[in-house]
Amino acid sequence: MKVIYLTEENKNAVDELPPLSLAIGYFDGIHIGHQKVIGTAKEEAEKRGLHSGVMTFDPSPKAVLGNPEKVKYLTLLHEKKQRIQALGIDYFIIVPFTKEFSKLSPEQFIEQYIVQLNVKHLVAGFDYTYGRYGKGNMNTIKQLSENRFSYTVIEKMMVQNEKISSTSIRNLIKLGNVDQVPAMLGRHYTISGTVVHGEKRGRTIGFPTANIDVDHRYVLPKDGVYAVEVFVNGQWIPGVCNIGFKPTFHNERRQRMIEVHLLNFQDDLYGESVNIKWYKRIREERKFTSVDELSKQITRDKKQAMDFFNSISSIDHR
Ligand SMILES: Cc1cc2nc3c(=O)[nH]c(=O)nc-3n(C[C@H](O)[C@H](O)[C@H](O)COP(=O)(O)O)c2cc1C
Ligand SMILES: Nc1ncnc2c1ncn2[C@@H]1O[C@H](COP(=O)(O)OP(=O)(O)OP(=O)(O)O)[C@@H](O)[C@H]1O
Repeated sequence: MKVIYLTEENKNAVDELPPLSLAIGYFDGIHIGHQKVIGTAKEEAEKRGLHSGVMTFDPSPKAVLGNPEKVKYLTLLHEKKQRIQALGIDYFIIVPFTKEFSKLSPEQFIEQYIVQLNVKHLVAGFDYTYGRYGKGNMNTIKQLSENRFSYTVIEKMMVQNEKISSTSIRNLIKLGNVDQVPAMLGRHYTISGTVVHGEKRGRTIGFPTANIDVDHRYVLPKDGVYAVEVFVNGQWIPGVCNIGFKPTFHNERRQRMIEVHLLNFQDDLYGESVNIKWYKRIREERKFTSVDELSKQITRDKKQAMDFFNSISSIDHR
């Protein structure tokens, strides 16, 4: 897959782009709805003898037009790229999203970013909007295309009467309902991070934990205890995870930590890059009156996680 970061400088130099069937959108998460939009662009490319492409924006329009600190993501740009590549797309075009860019009229956007980039077929969802104030939509595309390109509008994909959307998936995660995510995302929510040194208390209370530092831009599950899997040394290992502030040990909220106690695993993991896959919420994080009470509870958490993993006969590792 060819990746093109479309800066102002190189924009005019991309006239070597072949005729494209292009899917367009922000595509955070590459959920089931996004997969339909991107898959259709690929199918249309094959039918029409075109190359397939996906156009996205970076940073996110919400971060540029709103408060960037408040915007959280399901996938960072490099993960989005990997997932789009895995869908067999030929060209991944990243348009830098700036305040200036957001002021283009729908006509200017179509002219400069669709027609001039040699797009011959455009694919977007029923609710896709473009141009200043999002004034351009898929109803006005016919008139703006002036027969210079054809297009497909993907109808609304729903799960249990709700539109599949990145926002809904982020909300499920924030509520801790990580087990409901696969119905919309098409896989369990997974984030990547690095194992860092903790306060070294874990081993003294009988449960060594890997403290995992993750990018602050990820949306994180609500504080609490979860059944997770961690990808380490080429395999997925089941574990039980606490995300939160460890109120049993700290009075003030210092820093939110993600800690995983891996089931049946002893190796030293410091410095390792790992992925965490969120399966199921077990309970809220609590302040215990003694370390002994906490240890007893972690023993029960561990049992619950083990039972959970034993109950799912074949774990789907997508
Ligand atoms: C499965 C699990 C559940 C946990 N639940 C809580 C909890 O409810 N409250 C709490 O204060 N700490 C909880 N912890 C965090 C422990 O306090 C923590 O692992 C221990 O203090 C070690 O921290 P360290 O690795 O930073 O030294 C939990 C840890 C694990 C692995
Ligand atoms: N459920 C869906 N059904 C059909 N098309 C969709 C669906 N969700 C997104 N799309 C389309 O996929 C492309 C990318 O959309 P976008 O990134 O805005 O997704 P979204 O999930 O709706 O995001 P958000 O929740 O942030 O609004 C757009 O063309 C959009 O119309």
